[in-house]
Amino acid sequence: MSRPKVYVTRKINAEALNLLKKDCEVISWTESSPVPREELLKNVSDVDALFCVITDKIDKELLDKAKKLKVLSTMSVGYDHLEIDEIKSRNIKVGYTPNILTDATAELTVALLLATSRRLLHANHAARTGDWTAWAPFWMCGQGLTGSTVGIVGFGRIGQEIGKRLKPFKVKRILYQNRSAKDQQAQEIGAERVSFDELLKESDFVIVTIALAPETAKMFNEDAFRKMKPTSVFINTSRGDVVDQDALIKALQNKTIWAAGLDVMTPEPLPLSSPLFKLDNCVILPHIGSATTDTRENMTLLTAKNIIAGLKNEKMPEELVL
Ligand SMILES: O=C(O)C(=O)CO
Repeated sequence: MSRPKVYVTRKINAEALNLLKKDCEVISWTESSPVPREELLKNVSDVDALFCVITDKIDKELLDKAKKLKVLSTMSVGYDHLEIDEIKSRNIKVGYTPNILTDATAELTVALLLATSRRLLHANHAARTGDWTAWAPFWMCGQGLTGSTVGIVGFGRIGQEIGKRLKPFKVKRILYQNRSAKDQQAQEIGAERVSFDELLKESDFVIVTIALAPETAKMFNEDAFRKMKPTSVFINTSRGDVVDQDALIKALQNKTIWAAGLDVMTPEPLPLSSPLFKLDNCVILPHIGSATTDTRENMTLLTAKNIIAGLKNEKMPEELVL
């Protein structure tokens, strides 16, 4: 009997590739750069399963070509690059990688918050370029966490882990906004559920971990930034499209808010001509939330295991059920 065919859209580690090869015929894009769209469309026509990443748009055009596709497995927890309705209408099973990247992403969010609030990159640049002339009482001062109010928008696994990590920094209050109440988890962390408006008004640090969906797109707009404190720090490690980026640029230029730390933006990579790169009060990272070697290895392995189980009609380790 012929082995099922899998297309892998990126160069991945040998361990995950070999796992797939035990049961499947594997064809892979061999570069770390994204597979060109035309190449992807050409390759999906006869595959049973697809191993994809967040930069591969899985839409109607692709699905119409992938007539034999039974299993789709994304190496990500986010799935806004997948047209879920089109996928479900074709009865294609979907795997994803929640949980295993929670710690790495929470850790990076805290690192980005501290880098932004204590101006680490700006200060490092000053030290390297001769702007550091002498110690001065109010030079390079930032915003501290001690006694502050932290607001977390999206209190899922990642939001909760960020809350736990920030508690030892002696924050006074942790507020959260979430579609549903997370009473038990909130109690453990000492977090309070508040409205979006209250969170914006009260927080010294606003941290975004909410998933991108039609109802969350551009939820951080001019109105939202106007409600925030002029001393507030805005941190986004979810998806760039939850922010109206032009409104954020204005808020940073006009000092409506104090600073922003972004691991995600629109588009990615952010063009070098973006005004965000010209702002001293904005720290930009190239979408590295889950980027620890262990985490990324675990993500490729889980993506492969989802495919194997899905093709065998066994329970997938992490099926995306919507
Ligand atoms: O998993 C995701 O959704 C990412 O953004 C990359 O880890």
